[in-house]
Amino acid sequence: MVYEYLKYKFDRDGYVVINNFLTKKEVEDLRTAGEKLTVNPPVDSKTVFTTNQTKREANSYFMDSADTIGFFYEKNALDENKRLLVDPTVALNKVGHALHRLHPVFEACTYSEKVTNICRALGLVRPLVVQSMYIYKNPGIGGKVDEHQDSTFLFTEPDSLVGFWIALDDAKIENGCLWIIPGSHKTVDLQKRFIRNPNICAVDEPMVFQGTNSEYDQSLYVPVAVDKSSLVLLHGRVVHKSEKNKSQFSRHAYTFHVFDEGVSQYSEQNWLQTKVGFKQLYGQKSQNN
Ligand SMILES: O=C(O)CCC(=O)C(=O)O
Ligand SMILES: [Fe+2]
Repeated sequence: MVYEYLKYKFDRDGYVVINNFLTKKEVEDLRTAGEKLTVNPPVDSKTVFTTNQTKREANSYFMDSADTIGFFYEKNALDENKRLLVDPTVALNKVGHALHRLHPVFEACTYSEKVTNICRALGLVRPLVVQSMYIYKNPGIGGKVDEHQDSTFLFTEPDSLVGFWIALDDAKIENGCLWIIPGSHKTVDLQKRFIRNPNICAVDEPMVFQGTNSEYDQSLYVPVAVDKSSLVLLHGRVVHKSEKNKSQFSRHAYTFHVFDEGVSQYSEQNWLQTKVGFKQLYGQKSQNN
């Protein structure tokens, strides 16, 4: 794809698909690394991924995962005693959020020339990577992702968030591909923020949603069915979701988010805060930062 066209489409639709972004070997390396992560995850990791979760232990595990590799299970994968109800290879919902810093295979992909070229094509001045996730959405058990805007979780002022979503399997309607409302980054303001609770006494609720739940016209969604190795770029405000994987085919993906520190600031209120700093893809640190 011609890179000027890429920026044009991204600005117009709030997302853009780049087919064949990775080579077959690069996809295989990422997928193999993702599969290896399912072998013997640490025992303290048995927390089910849900952003409504209030349990203290799970909350701190989730918050700490900004700087670690955390393991999050599917809702139906564990019983109340945290015993696995399914095969470990299909039990995880996702792994995150510092794969790009702590795992060589994901680091190589994230800090690659291919990614740098995309950031330059989008005109990013000083892109920093804030988080990364391996998303499994395994057959039969992979849950749905409710509709949302990514800037809800990773707010910058002004909004400069870009999501990189790389398909490691063919992602089709049957196995829970992304659904996006084209142009919604322009027509919908940021509806909600997911932040650290300003009330620090609320120890059982260290993270809270601020804002309203919006009703979106469901007929505006388009399925973004892509082949494996495709990259989907997502604007921080574009509304998207994915359905449960009811098929027998897995739908693995590697995803990470960048923002442009050259033109914006990462909010200190965001749930995700790093203790070690975000690593840039390129660019000079400006005097103001
Ligand atoms: O993989 C999915 O189903 C959703 C991922 C997502 O929302 C994201 O990467 O921003
Ligand atoms: Fe998202």
